[in-house]
Amino acid sequence: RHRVKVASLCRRALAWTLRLLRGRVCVRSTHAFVFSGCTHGKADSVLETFDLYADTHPSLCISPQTGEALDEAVRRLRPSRVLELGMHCGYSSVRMLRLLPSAGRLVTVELDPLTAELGEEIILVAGFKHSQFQVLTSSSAEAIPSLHSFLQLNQGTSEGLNLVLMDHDPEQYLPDLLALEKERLLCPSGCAVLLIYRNQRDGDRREVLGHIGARPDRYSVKSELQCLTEIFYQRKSTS
Ligand SMILES: C[S@@+](CC[C@H](N)C(=O)[O-])C[C@H]1O[C@@H](n2cnc3c(N)ncnc32)[C@H](O)[C@@H]1O
Repeated sequence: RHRVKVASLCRRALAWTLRLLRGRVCVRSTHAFVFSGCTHGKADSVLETFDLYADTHPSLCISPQTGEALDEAVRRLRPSRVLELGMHCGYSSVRMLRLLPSAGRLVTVELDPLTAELGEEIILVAGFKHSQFQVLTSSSAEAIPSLHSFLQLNQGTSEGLNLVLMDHDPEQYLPDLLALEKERLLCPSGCAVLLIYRNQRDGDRREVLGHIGARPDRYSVKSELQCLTEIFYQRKSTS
């Protein structure tokens, strides 16, 4: 048992050293590695290849552990309309798409045009079709007011987003949550908002939790893991 533990520690130290030596996150290199290393059409193979890449290179994708917590939420919620803010190379998009019900649809937003283009290609490589997802190349602040048309939602109806994943810029989480609420994009009968926190300032998380705490009629905190906070939104009256 001792030998297994030491071997695992050595592997982690090696991966950490390689990541340090290789420097900054490179979208082109992530895309090339996944595109050429995965089995096309197989979402799980795409995810495994991303994980393999992240073992030895700097990566912005969520970790496999956070991915499992995300899987659990998607399985539990079975959302039909999902919004992702911060697509990057498509890892978390593929993770969610593979678990959506057949009528489920994902809109994912990415600020950087090259990243959006390469990430979209990876989602297609994983076997998903444009009828299942849409990539919007813009900032979250610009994308949110346009979402009604992309999600084919009618203002004032009981429809809306069932799941929102925010993994873009923690300083934007609160303004974007307020904008989603103002635009009445969150499903009034219930919407989970998942917030990814890496090692950023704790102030961003406190700011969101402060807002949630002041609105117990609409929001509750479902769980707070190290990297993932799950908030639940529900609007009792339609006023
Ligand atoms: C941490 S990465 C997302 C990782 C992704 N969720 C995954 O696990 O594969 C953050 C991404 O958000 C994008 N981004 C940053 N600020 C943004 C904003 N205001 N609106 C939209 N995208 C943004 C960045 O370009 C980057 O690709």
